[in-house]
Amino acid sequence: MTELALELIRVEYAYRRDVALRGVSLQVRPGEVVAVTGPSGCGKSTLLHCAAGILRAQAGTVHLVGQNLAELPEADRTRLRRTQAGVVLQFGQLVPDLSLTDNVALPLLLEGHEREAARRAALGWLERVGVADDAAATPSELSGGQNQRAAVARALVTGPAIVFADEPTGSLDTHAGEQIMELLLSSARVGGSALVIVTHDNLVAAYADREVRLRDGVIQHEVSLS
Ligand SMILES: Nc1ncnc2c1ncn2[C@@H]1O[C@H](COP(=O)(O)OP(=O)(O)OP(=O)(O)O)[C@@H](O)[C@H]1O
Repeated sequence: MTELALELIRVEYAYRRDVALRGVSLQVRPGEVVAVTGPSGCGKSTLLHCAAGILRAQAGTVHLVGQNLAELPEADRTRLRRTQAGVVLQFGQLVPDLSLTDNVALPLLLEGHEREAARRAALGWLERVGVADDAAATPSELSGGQNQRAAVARALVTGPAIVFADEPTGSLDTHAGEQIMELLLSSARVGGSALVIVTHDNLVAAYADREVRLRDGVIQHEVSLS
């Protein structure tokens, strides 16, 4: 049986008194594109952050490429996240003082890749996402769309098993948003990465193989779209 890219089993999470997830179970197959939708405050971002290991599930289990996050020592968990999970957030979250090349090279450098090789790989990805001409610029010199393109490159440069995107088009106009979605999907497909996208946007959800709709911290229903 092929290993799942992601498996959540009865995951729970609360912020003090605010219960965000009340036992969420979800499986994502390799290469699958899943949209997580639902009203504001239903727990979408919390789900994504628990799945990506940014937040630690308070109950239940998260398996990333077959590995139980809670059972890994901190260093191994960090390494697994860095190599197997790419993350794209609403505003790029690039390092402000670094060029696009260095931003995209960073995950490879942190993994111990040699600097020139990391920069070459980063440039290759910047070309693929259409911002190679801006490789030497820093994020503040560029538009939101250009930054999101670089964020997509940074998420995919390690060849992760899964990419987590939280409202990746939320800060962009419709046209730039569509371009980023096309790019995320095609880039994930090239590398065989699964994709989990949190979105409010029905158009974005329409790109997915499956829609998982949350309500009040539980999965209300799932719809297969492919
Ligand atoms: N840092 C935090 N501190 C306290 N409560 C929080 C925090 N982050 C989220 N919450 C609460 O947890 C619940 C789920 O929030 P979450 O951001 O996961 O939902 P969401 O569906 O992503 O919302 P949105 O679509 O508005 O981004 C909400 O009730 C929210 O108020």
